[in-house]
Amino acid sequence: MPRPEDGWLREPAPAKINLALHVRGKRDDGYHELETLFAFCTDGDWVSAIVDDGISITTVGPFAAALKGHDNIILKAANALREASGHRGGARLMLDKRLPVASGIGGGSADAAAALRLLTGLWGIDPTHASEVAPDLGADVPACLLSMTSRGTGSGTTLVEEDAGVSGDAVLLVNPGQPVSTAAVFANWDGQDRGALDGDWREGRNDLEAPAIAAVPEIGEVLDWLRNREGVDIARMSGSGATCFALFDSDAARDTAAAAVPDKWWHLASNLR
Ligand SMILES: C[C@](O)(CO)[C@H](O)COP(=O)(O)OP(=O)(O)OC[C@H]1O[C@@H](n2ccc(N)nc2=O)[C@H](O)[C@@H]1O
Ligand SMILES: Nc1ncnc2c1ncn2[C@@H]1O[C@H](COP(=O)(O)OP(=O)(O)OP(=O)(O)O)[C@@H](O)[C@H]1O
Repeated sequence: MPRPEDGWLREPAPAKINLALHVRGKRDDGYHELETLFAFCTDGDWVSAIVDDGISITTVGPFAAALKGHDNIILKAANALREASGHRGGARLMLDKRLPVASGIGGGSADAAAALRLLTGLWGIDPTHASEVAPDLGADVPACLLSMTSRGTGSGTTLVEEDAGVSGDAVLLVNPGQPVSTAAVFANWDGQDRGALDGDWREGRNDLEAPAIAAVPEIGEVLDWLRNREGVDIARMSGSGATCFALFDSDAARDTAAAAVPDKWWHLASNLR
């Protein structure tokens, strides 16, 4: 494993959840207008880097195999940052992939954002370059760059920090183990604008729940299971799924629920930042 004494820097890539996600309409460019409240967990992937001549990546961890044969978004992020900043050096990167891939908790976006923060420090470049390249890497990347509770509008890339009153809350993430394509879920949204995200976010919705459940019915089972746990405040799907989250009234209630998650489902017991 990379060690600081050997010159490696290490950066967390916190899991993202959408406390609420309202889809307001489809734009001419194919993207959708959203209103969402982003929150972040205290756990996620980890990205490490050390100065090198070129740019390269090695992936380890429980979900490393799921990325085999795919271009890692971290390389795209590193190349975009080098190009935007005019920096000439490179980096050897390492990703510890702990979050399931294509699961609605922004894994790839969080990794790209962590790489941008890490390389900004490693290369000693102006941090504005990271903000400049983030939106083109993915709609969730600017929010992940911030990794603070925030309201997203537009395609999700216009951000304002907001205290949602959930910092420190106990959270349990549960995923039924089927990857979900974000583009496919948006494509199956029914086109009905169900209204703005204002007032208490708990009264809001995730408008992508219905199209995601249509593709992966087991998401409905995960939500029912979470809602029936002791001490649950709210349970909802995150992003385009299939991961669902529940907030609990105590860490102990979350831990009891976590211990009972069926083996066939992935889970992560965490807290909100
Ligand atoms: C569902 C969310 O995770 C909620 O935070 C995001 O909106 C999606 O973020 P992301 O995975 O970073 O999305 P991108 O990689 O930019 O886009 C993947 C695909 O999702 C669809 N997409 C994404 C964002 C958006 N506002 N409208 C869309 O229609 C587009 O078909 C796009 O091709
Ligand atoms: N480092 C990475 N981690 C995860 N996926 C990656 C990575 N690099 C490239 N990808 C590709 O990106 C796709 C989307 O994966 P990701 O985990 O970001 O989706 P997601 O969790 O649904 O994100 P979001 O919540 O932002 O929609 C995957 O199909 C995967 O092949």
